Amino acid sequence: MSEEILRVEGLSKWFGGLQAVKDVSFSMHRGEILGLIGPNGAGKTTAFNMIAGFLKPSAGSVHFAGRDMTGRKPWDVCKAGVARTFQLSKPFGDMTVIDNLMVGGFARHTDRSRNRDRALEVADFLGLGPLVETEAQNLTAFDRRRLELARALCTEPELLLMDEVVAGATPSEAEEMVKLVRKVRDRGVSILIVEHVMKVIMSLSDRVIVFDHGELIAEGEPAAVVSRPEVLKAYFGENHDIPGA
Ligand SMILES: Nc1ncnc2c1ncn2[C@@H]1O[C@H](COP(=O)(O)OP(=O)(O)OP(=O)(O)O)[C@@H](O)[C@H]1O
Repeated sequence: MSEEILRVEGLSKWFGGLQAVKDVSFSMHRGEILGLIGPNGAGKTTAFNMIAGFLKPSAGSVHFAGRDMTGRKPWDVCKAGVARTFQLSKPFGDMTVIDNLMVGGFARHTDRSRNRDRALEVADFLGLGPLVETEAQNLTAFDRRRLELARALCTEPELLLMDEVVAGATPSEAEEMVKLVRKVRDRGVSILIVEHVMKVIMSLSDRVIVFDHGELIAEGEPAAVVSRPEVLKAYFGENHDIPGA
């Protein structure tokens, strides 16, 4: 059995009277791609933000590589080796790709030449090599996504939290992004991915967990999980009638 990289136990979040995440527990092992799915408002982003340190849990714990990171700030979580991507990439538009990437590196190390080398290597790795001197504001939407992923990799993460990587992408861009995510995993980075596009989740994930109304309702191998009655009910309602099913 491979080593555990993430353990979430009894994680809960209240927003006033609304419990967005309810006593959720799961774990990930090193090198795994875990898909987190569920209908709108299921609590995926809230759980994600608690793991990344952007929201303080109301209850429960988050352990990363054996260290208790519960309620720690995003920069501490990042220093511990957890990076995240945002659905909406917001690079420093008037800075070049390489400078944007070096900002990512400085989150972890202050050594400028090490950060530059790392940034160049990551840019090459993700197909941004020819664009390193381009201002970020002149990149295509897809290259901005690459930049978002590259920026996260420059912090040298062991665990990468990815939020909706293909939202708004064309089918061929989505395919390209799936390949890039696999390449990142093949470098040894574990990946927790929140994604609405089922095709992407099904082809990328080793395992999926399903949230509904803040609860974890199913967990397992992708094809088996998405055909479970409780998962179909969460997505399509009680009297679901799926064409072709
Ligand atoms: N800061 C907040 N204050 C109050 N309620 C919130 C806050 N953030 C989220 N919620 C509520 O918590 C619930 C879970 O939201 P969350 O965004 O985590 O769901 P989600 O599964 O990520 O949804 P989506 O797929 O639409 O992004 C929703 O009812 C949402 O309205």
